[in-house]
Amino acid sequence: MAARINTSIQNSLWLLNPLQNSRNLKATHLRTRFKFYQNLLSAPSSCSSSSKRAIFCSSASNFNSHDGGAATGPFVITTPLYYVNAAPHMGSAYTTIAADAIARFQRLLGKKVIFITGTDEHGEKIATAAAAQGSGPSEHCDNISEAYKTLWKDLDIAYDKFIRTTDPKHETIVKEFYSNVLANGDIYRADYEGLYCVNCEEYKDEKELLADNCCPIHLKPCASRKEDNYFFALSKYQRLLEETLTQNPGFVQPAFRLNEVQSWIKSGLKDFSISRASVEWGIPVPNDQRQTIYVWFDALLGYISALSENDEQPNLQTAVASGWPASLHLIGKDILRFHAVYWPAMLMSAGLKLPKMVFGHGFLTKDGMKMGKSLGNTLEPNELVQKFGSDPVRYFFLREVEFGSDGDYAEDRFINIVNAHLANTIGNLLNRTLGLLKKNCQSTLVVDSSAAAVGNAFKEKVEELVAKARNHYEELSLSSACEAVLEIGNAGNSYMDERAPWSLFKQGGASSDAAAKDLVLILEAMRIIAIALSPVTPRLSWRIYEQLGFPEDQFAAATWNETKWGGLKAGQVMALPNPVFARIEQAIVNGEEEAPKKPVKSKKKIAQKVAEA
Ligand SMILES: Nc1ncnc2c1ncn2[C@@H]1O[C@H](COP(=O)(O)OP(=O)(O)OP(=O)(O)O)[C@@H](O)[C@H]1O
Repeated sequence: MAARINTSIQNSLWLLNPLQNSRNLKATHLRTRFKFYQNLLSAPSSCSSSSKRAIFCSSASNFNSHDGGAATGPFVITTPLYYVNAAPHMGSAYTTIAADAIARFQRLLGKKVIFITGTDEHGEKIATAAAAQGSGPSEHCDNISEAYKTLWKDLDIAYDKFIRTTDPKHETIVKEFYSNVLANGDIYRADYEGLYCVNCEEYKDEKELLADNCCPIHLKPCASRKEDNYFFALSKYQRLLEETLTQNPGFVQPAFRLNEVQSWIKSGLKDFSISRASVEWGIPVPNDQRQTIYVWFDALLGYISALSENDEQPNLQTAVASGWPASLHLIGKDILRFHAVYWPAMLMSAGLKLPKMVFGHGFLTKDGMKMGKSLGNTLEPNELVQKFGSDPVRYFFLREVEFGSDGDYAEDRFINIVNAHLANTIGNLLNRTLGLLKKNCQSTLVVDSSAAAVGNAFKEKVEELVAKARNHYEELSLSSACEAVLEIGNAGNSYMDERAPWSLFKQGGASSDAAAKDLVLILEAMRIIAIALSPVTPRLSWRIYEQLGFPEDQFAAATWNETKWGGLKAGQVMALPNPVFARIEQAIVNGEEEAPKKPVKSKKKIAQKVAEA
């Protein structure tokens, strides 16, 4: 059954908006409108002014200008607003961890960052899920939304705004936006008949369904539905969207997803229904209390309503002025169409700027299927964090799954990677260096790290790798960024093994002096690793910094500038060696042994030990 709009009801369009019939725009009108959008969506000042047709800058460098954000406004990054039909799972955590790492990196660059996350709380699926639990939708949303906040705390997610779509300020902004789109002649009323996937909250094209009209994502049959709804005139924006993507190919990332988006648009955009007559749990359509606003039309606006401050009278204009457009929407590829097609068209209709980039990452899979709440094949992030701690979880998924591609989880692999990289390459190197320093130099640096590095190729290697890491972070290649930082650890281990300072110390005299310098070089590399890996492993990074004798406020205030060689000074006293990262032992994982106590001693104890030494 093909989705069908009863165009005879088009007449109602004139009732809603007598100024124009929005569905029959002439090409000349479109051209005029395109010019209008070009002015509206003026390029930020960091873009080349020679490119008159640019609506926005389009590559990752788009939001990586080096002006501290002054010229381009804050760096606004968003995760999807997660649907509260069930508790969060590792898939939801994956996007949020990635967003947090990117946000932390941008903060290190000195930018003002607004990191937005939240929950999408309206719609049929939520009402059904609440009823199944025997609770009302409101109570259900409170509980699940709280579960998200708790998980983000446990995973050290430092978000700035958490928006719930049941927040009254959000409702006000959605209604205002709806009214603007209506006033622009892009909303009309019609009958709709089609196949609906409740789990996607979306009418599906018959072509994209599996046998028995099953949704390819949720593997559940779509239901045939007929409704009298309000429609958004998406088809009107076909050409504008095509031109926008041609001129700004970096708008959709990774690059290979652009083709997918372009082919959806090319295959012909259909107007979509933006209200539901049968769903009570939603924001009422302005001037028609019998219908509620379609959950996607509502939820996408959360990226803007999140920006409005709590103490003000919420309105679209002030929310937009607080940071719109977003620099980066980070999403899973399942909701790319909503973000790269529907959302830009909605924004164009309302006369608002487009986000600078939409990045659709791959899926965490289980047996080749997308892990998801509806399928129930999820991995529990709470359990992983409890067993292993937040840094290993953050590191593993960002390091192991190439950002943009799909990835599977296996516990063996998790343990091997985390042990090899964080415990051995990084933790062990720090520990044995501090051990040698304690034994031979009373835990005190004999020389500045800049002086120790004169004429030494090791420093150049570290500088080269840290520059690489920065580029990878900027390009959102998070796995490669981790790899580059880990390479510094590998280089440090090789240097240590080549130089064998333990035997140089035994030789005494000049050899012993050289060995003391070698330790400074390695510790300086460790300091750089700590900063460069802090977007991914903030706790581990702080423990390293602490072992290097720095106070917490200095770590908290560190910027990417601190990855420059030369931070360690002669006379600085290091803490006593104490593993910063405990190896994960299989026996502990299996519950056969008691887990080791936390590896870090209190600062007071460390200071005491240093004094004793
Ligand atoms: N398996 C997954 N891998 C990676 N990201 C995921 C995964 N599942 C969910 N996400 C993240 O959550 C977003 C979808 O949020 P949603 O709340 O709809 O979760 P869901 O588990 O996919 O729900 P459902 O199974 O009901 O469709 C994705 O766009 C992505 O950002």
